[in-house]
Amino acid sequence: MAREVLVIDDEADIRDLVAGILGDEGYATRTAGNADEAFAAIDARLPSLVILDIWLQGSRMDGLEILDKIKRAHPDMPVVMISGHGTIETAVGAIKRGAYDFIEKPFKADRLLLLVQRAIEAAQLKRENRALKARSQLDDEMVGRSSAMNAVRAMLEKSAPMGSRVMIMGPPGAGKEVAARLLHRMSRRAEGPFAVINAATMAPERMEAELFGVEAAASADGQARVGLFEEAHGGTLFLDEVAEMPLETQAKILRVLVDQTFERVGGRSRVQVDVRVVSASSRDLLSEIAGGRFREDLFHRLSVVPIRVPRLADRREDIPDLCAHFIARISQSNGIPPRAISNEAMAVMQAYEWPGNVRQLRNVCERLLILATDDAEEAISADMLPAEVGGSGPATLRADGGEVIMALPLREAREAFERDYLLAQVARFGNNISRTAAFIGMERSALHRKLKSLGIAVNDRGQNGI
Ligand SMILES: Nc1ncnc2c1ncn2[C@@H]1O[C@H](COP(=O)(O)OP(=O)(O)OP(=O)(O)O)[C@@H](O)[C@H]1O
Repeated sequence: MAREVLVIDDEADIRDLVAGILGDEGYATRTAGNADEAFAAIDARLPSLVILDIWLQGSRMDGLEILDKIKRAHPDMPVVMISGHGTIETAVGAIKRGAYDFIEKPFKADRLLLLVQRAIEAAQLKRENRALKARSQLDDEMVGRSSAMNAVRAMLEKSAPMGSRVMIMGPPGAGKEVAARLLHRMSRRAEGPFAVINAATMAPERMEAELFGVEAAASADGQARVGLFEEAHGGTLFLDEVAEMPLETQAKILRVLVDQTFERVGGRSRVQVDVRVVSASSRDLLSEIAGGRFREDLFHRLSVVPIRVPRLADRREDIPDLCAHFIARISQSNGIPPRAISNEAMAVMQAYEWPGNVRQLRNVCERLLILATDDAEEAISADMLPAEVGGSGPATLRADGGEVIMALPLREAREAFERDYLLAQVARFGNNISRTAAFIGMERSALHRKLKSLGIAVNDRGQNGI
């Protein structure tokens, strides 16, 4: 979150002094002189931290009462108390009631800055910890050096610093969220939060509360809830499977994008935020628009920069790197020894279609590593692969495909075999004829002739020496 501090003190001198010290260090600040001003400021937008005086003259609530109310509505908000003479005991009591720490008047600027920095860091760590737990399945690295993935990376690099809205399209499990996280990390908002909402897994009736938050008065348990738009202030909000959003929610999101403000559920005042919205969809949004299920105006707002993450079957050259990456991660986090994958097993994996894309590959790696009980020194062989992967090769290459071959005369059987074999090899090397030729032991030009004679058309990616 952008580091913003709310200073609540009845003395204007102290407010200005604290705000000045923090402002010099690059913090944004707002000030309030009493309880009403304080809550109005918190309602307008949640700050990163509150500095709160214990004695507040002329306020309908004192510092401790304000602390209690803040902590009830926003348990994670760090609050630093300011105590004067004779209020140290009260300040210690405030810590028991949830304050982060206190600072005694008169205070030194250094101590104030240190406390503020630590309190914000601690709150951020808490948030990150929770987010980490929630997504232990995800990792942030975007692996893959195929030309298709290099093109995706180049687009992300180019658009990251611009702050423009990006729409990431691609089939399920292809790595759209990984791409969105990389975009955030490369952007100027990298220090800010990355909030995610997945419209496919969320009940439509909960969507608005989740996105915009709920005022205490409108929530079932009387507690205000901060929405993701507010949580993502100063950072990025990732709208995953955006096509699944109900049309009413789409209309509300459009309004936020137009005026950068919104209303919480049950609220009347508008909350102002600075959020970069990145969205993703595995559906074809143009046909969703044609079918009246997705707003065209929202599409144009969200898709300023469209980026397509290709399916794994279109970048099979990435499979060895991805496997090595997953095996290293999975063995590390489960405390099991890593294993190599034999050439033969890798060839089968590279010939497979991977309908579940990278997510499915990751699951297969996990299964291979956890279920393989044999000698860890031994490479994973093709017969250890799950049936759906191992049994999917070209029919003529499978043991059970033998019957088809056996019904053919030798010349046709050989052709059928050659076609299947070469199709699988060419796909495996990402349509790179030079690398395919080197692997199968043929001259490049001879392989070209062979493919032509078998009627296989290949868009050779290796012609430019790639
Ligand atoms: N290029 C990659 N490098 C490393 N891991 C990846 C890559 N692409 C995807 N993954 C991993 O595969 C899994 C699925 O990726 P991710 O959630 O980004 O896909 P998605 O396209 O957003 O899926 P969905 O459409 O289902 O939301 C995650 O565990 C992710 O870490």
